[in-house]
Amino acid sequence: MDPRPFDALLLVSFGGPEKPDDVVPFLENVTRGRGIPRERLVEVGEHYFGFGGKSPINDQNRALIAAIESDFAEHGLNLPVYWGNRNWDPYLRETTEAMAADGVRRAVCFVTSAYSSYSGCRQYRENLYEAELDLPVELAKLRHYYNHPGFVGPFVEQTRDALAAAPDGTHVVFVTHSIPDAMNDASGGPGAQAYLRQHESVARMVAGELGHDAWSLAFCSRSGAPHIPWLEPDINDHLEELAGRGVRSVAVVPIGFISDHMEVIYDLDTEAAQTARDLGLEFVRVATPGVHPQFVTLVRELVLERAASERGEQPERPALGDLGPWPDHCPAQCCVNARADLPVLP
Ligand SMILES: CC1=C(CCC(=O)O)c2cc3nc(cc4[nH]c(cc5[nH]c(cc1n2)c(C)c5CCC(=O)O)c(CCC(=O)O)c4C)C(CCC(=O)O)=C3C
Ligand SMILES: [Fe+2]
Repeated sequence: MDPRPFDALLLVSFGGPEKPDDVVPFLENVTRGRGIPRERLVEVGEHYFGFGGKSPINDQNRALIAAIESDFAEHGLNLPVYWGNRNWDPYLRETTEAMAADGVRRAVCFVTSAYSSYSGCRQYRENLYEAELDLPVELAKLRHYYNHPGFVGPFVEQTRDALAAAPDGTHVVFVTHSIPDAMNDASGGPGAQAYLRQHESVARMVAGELGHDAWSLAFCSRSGAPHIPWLEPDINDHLEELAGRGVRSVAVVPIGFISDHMEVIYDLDTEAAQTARDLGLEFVRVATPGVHPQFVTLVRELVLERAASERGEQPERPALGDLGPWPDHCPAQCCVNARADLPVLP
């Protein structure tokens, strides 16, 4: 259990409002310079107000940190855990300042986003670059883990359980966050479409592991201007199409999310579930990894893998499916958006 050269783990996440007064300033933080139509912001604000003005994401991160701390303690891994967000308190920069004051010099970063995209990867690398600027703390971002056994395993287990309780002929719909087509094209490098390929790979792995042939991939949470193409089909349109084909029951597997974010509890559990009811479809939503022991173990394994790698050793790099392990450092043009000139953490 040698974490050297690291002396801390930093959990990096999106952040979310804690109370009604936080909702609008939070949305302003998220959408600063991102060209989201006002109507969409009002609509998304309503989703948060509908849940008491509180996002579930912060409590989920607190629970994950508590589980990681117990797991580290149980395994004799002596590494303090810090937490910083892109869009809400505790803000990343305030956390790295506190880390510097505590004497932390080299921290490994676990980002709560498993796949490659500007939103889930490069934007965090921009944030991490700013977070360490002019501080004596060096940050290292862990590789993407969408194909790590500790991420795929919980989905396999929970989908198996859901199908065991569901009627014969249940169709499995894997779901992730929609992103603009252009963002998908750029993910992993120009034209690489890593975001889509990675999700297809995970969906194939889970379905293959269960020997379940009736499955598809759909998308939720589209925003942006209507004339800009985003990944489709939308989950609601897709449910309608499935019902039209005679499907009577669906199991929705949110492979794009590590925990039950607002996108899951609103866009899937509220909106898509209602669509399914309207269509007479039986609907079950499969759990996200959350604090599943396999997922908590993944964090420890990735930390130790990267530490070994930084020490010049050749650690094993577990990766399921056919895409192989993502490298410790993204390729140069990985996930660029319109602002390719912004500096990023290597
Ligand atoms: C790929 C992806 C992930 C997964 C990777 C990751 O986990 O990071 C993710 C996560 C999240 N997104 C979240 C919330 C929001 N995302 C928005 C907007 C957008 N997301 C996008 C993509 C993604 N988003 C995109 C392309 C936009 C359009 C604007 C832009 O190009 O940047 C908006 C603005 C309103 C709207 O447009 O919907 C909100 C409020 C929350 C918090 C949820 C909670 O509170 O539980 C989380 C975890
Ligand atoms: Fe988002």
